[in-house]
Parts: sequence; structure tokens; C-alpha cells
Amino acid sequence: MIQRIAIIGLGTMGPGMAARLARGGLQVVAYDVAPAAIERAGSMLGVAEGVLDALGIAVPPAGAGTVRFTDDIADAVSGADLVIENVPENISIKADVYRTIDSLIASDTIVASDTSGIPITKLQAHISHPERMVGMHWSNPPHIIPMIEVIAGEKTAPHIVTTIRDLIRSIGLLPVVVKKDVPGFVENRVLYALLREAVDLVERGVIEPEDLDTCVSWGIGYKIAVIGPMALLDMAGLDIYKSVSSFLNADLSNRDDVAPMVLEKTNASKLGIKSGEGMFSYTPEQTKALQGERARKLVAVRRILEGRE
Ligand SMILES: NC(=O)C1=CN([C@@H]2O[C@H](COP(=O)(O)OP(=O)(O)OC[C@H]3O[C@@H](n4cnc5c(N)ncnc54)[C@H](O)[C@@H]3O)[C@@H](O)[C@H]2O)C=CC1
Ligand SMILES: Cc1ncc(C=O)c(C(=O)O)c1O
Repeated sequence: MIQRIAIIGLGTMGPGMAARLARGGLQVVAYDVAPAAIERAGSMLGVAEGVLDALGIAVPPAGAGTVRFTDDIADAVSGADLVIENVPENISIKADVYRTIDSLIASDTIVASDTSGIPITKLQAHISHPERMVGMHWSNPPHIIPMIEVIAGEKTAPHIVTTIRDLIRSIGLLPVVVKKDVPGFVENRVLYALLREAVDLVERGVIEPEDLDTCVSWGIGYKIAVIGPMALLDMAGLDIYKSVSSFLNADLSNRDDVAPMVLEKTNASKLGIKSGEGMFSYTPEQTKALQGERARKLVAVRRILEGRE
């Protein structure tokens, strides 16, 4: 039974995951190599807990869990039943973490990666006892989005997938088991198909970035939260999909590299909210207000989708 969880990496994803797991009654120890990340994560915890209260996520009868921060990786993983690796999307950084923890954990400690899409089979090559490694892909913001993908690599033992799926379910979240270890799994294959086309349309001057967001959020996003893509095909009619896709698919972006607009911005350190500028610009005050407003709206929508309003 999983009771003690170590989270390695406290950037965008780590603090929200820690808060959500603790709310589910689990004992979390959270570590980052950067002291500033640990400090920031500590201050984000209270914010995430407030959002969990607003979502109405109840503490289990046995009581809430805890989050403890540490700057010592051995302290973080020692005695853990599950380690969730949550460091940057780079195989060599992830492999370094696996090498470091290998001698610090028991051979049956489950090691999960929150990778956005590196095949688990590739990551398993860097850890001993690869049968205990599994993909556990959360969605951002992790304390609000309830769906988590679970992915087996070629060497993952089937019972590890079941254990992680059951853990996710036991704390009131929604596991989706992905049946093949394809790059990007399912969520990001679908998201990146959309993002590739969106970036291409803005880059070609077909639409302004703000208008692209209005079009997708109100034309597609709002609808798709209620009617998933497979159900949408039935609602529109497969005959319509057949006719439109027969001429449109060939015209959609099929670029297989990173779009120049994205390279230009990342080369200039314009990374989005985290650097103050990306597709749009953000002052620190605007960022704070935006994050609060987005959390409030996501909470309200989720409560309605769950039939709780
Ligand atoms: N940002 C997103 O929307 C999502 C990201 N992911 C995935 O989750 C993982 C983490 O992503 P983010 O939180 O966005 O990254 P991030 O770059 O915001 O944070 C990564 C953290 O890892 C720390 N770190 C780097 N090397 C480390 C090491 N050796 N030991 C311990 N900590 C170390 C960094 O100091 C940093 O705080 C990536 O694999 C990413 O693809 C998954 C779902 C959503
Ligand atoms: C752009 C982007 N890339 C990856 C992920 C998750 O792996 C997300 C997300 O969860 O929102 C994302 O927005």
C-alpha cells in the first residue's frame, strides 16, 4: 500500500501535486535541487490548499496527509513507497535522477515519471529493476485537473500499473490507462496537434493570437469539456467529418520541426508567464491576478461538470 511519496522536482508541477496528494491522505516529502524552487513551492502550497478547499476536495476519514520539504535527496526518497520524478523534460536530467536514487531506494519502490511524453521504455533503460517504473502524467495545474494518464513501458510489471491506477482512484482522481507507450501518450498527442495548427495559423498571419484564443476557447474548448472528440464526431455526423477531412486534412500543418516563431521567442528567453513574456506579456501583478482568475474559473467549471452546482 502506498503511504509515503517522494516528489523530485518542484517547478511548475511539483507543488500542486504535493498539495493534492497530501489532501488525499498521503505523506509527501518534496525535494528540488534548487533552494529557490523549494522556497517558492512552500509558498505555493497554501494557495493550492485554498483551491482544493474551493473545489470541495474532502479530507479522508483517516485525516489529511502532510507535505515536508527537504534539500536532501536521500532524506526525500528514503522509506518512500513511490517516487514521482518531476524534473525537466530532458532524458539526461531524468536519467541522472534515476542513477542517484537507485542506491537510495528499495528494489520494489515504484518510480513514476511525470514526463509529458518521453516513452517510458526509454526512461526504463536508466534504472535498475525497470519493472517498477511507470508513467504517471499529470496535467497542469495538477491540483485542479483530475485526469492522470498511466503508462506502462515495455518492461513495466502489470501490477505496477494497477497499483498506480488504484492509488489515483483512491484519492478521487481520474486515471486513464494508455495502452501503448507512444511518444506524447494521448493527452499531449491531441494537445500538440492542436498547438501545432494554432501556432502555424498565428505565424502565417491568418489570425491574431488573442482572436485565436477566443476562437478555440469558445468554439472548441467550452464544447469539448462536455462532449469529447469521439462523441463530437457523432454529434456533427461522420458524413460531415468525412467530407471536411477529405479536403482539409491535406491542408493542415504537418511541420515536423519546431516552428520558427517558437524558436525565436525561446532563444530570446521569452518563455511565457515564468519569464514575463511569451505569446503575451505579463507583469508580476497581472500574473498573480491571472492565476487567481483562472483557478476560480476552473474550479467553477469543474464543480458544474461534476454536477455539484
Ligand atoms: N509544465 C507543464 O504544463 C507540465 C509538465 N509536465 C512534465 O513534468 C516535468 C516537470 O515539468 P515542470 O514542472 O514544468 O518543469 P520546471 O522546469 O518548471 O521544474 C523542474 C524542476 O526540477 C528541478 N530540477 C532540475 N534538476 C533536478 C534534479 N537533478 N533533482 C531535483 N530537481 C531538479 C528544477 O530546479 C525545477 O524546479 C517534465 O517532465 C514536464 O514535461 C507534465 C505535465 C504538465
Ligand atoms: C504546452 C503543454 N505541454 C505539456 C503539458 C503537459 O504535459 C501541458 C499541460 O498539461 O497543460 C501543456 O499545456
